[in-house]
Amino acid sequence: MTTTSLTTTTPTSTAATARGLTKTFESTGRGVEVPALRGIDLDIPAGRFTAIMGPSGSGKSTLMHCLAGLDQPTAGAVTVAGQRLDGLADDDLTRFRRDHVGFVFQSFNLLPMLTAEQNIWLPTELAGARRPDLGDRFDQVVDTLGLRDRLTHRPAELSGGQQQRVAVARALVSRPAIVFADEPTGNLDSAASAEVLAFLRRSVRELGQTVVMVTHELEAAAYADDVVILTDGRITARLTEPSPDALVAALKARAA
Ligand SMILES: Nc1ncnc2c1ncn2[C@@H]1O[C@H](COP(=O)(O)OP(=O)(O)OP(=O)(O)O)[C@@H](O)[C@H]1O
Repeated sequence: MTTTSLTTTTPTSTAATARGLTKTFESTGRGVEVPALRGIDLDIPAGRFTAIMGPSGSGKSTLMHCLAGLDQPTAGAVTVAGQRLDGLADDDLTRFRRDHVGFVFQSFNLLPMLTAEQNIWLPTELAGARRPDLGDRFDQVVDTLGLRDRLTHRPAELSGGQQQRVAVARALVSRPAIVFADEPTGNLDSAASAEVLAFLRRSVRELGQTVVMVTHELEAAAYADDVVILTDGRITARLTEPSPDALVAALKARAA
């Protein structure tokens, strides 16, 4: 099977869109419906760093899971890299995620017996042979993330921030159309958080990557180009390169 990878993006193109995205959960046993997303329309610009913020329970994770094809919406449509996800069978969706989407989780999810380099290559190798063009990409990603002298270390020999940088490199190496990061600094101290966020931003600036990050933290959102604020399953603000004051004001406004 041939795989296509999206390499070139312009700031004006769109990596993912949601239209009328609605997700309602059935609360177990009680027949009560929990509306998690209530008609979200959203464009994720390519080549930019987007943060999704909002209070606990506002629908951030649900939105990310629907955008990433990890969960099915109740209604509405998601398009990623030009592909409508709602028409895809499970196998096709799995392949699509593998080829076009990268993930970074709060808990790093590295395999302890593998070196940093082996961890970075693992998803690509599981997906098939190393693609010949990925050698250069690997070097570029490793250098952008400052991991060159850590490649032979196992996760236990790395700091939390370094482990998360390995996880970011693993997400980036196959040139995904979009990388979803779910609270990527949730398990890091503030110095390591700043380091990982700066490298995520570099991956956007220098490698043209598109990154969407769910976060609770104002400090983390300050690294993003665009910030989307969710309240009760709706988008209540969308800010471009907000100042810290503008961000705080928008978060307060949604609470009023
Ligand atoms: N599997 C599920 N079954 C039932 N309700 C769910 C399920 N997953 C999420 N919900 C509900 O949907 C709403 C949105 O949840 P979601 O996890 O998306 O919010 P969040 O903003 O990511 O929260 P947090 O910041 O606490 O992680 C909440 O009311 C939550 O209780």
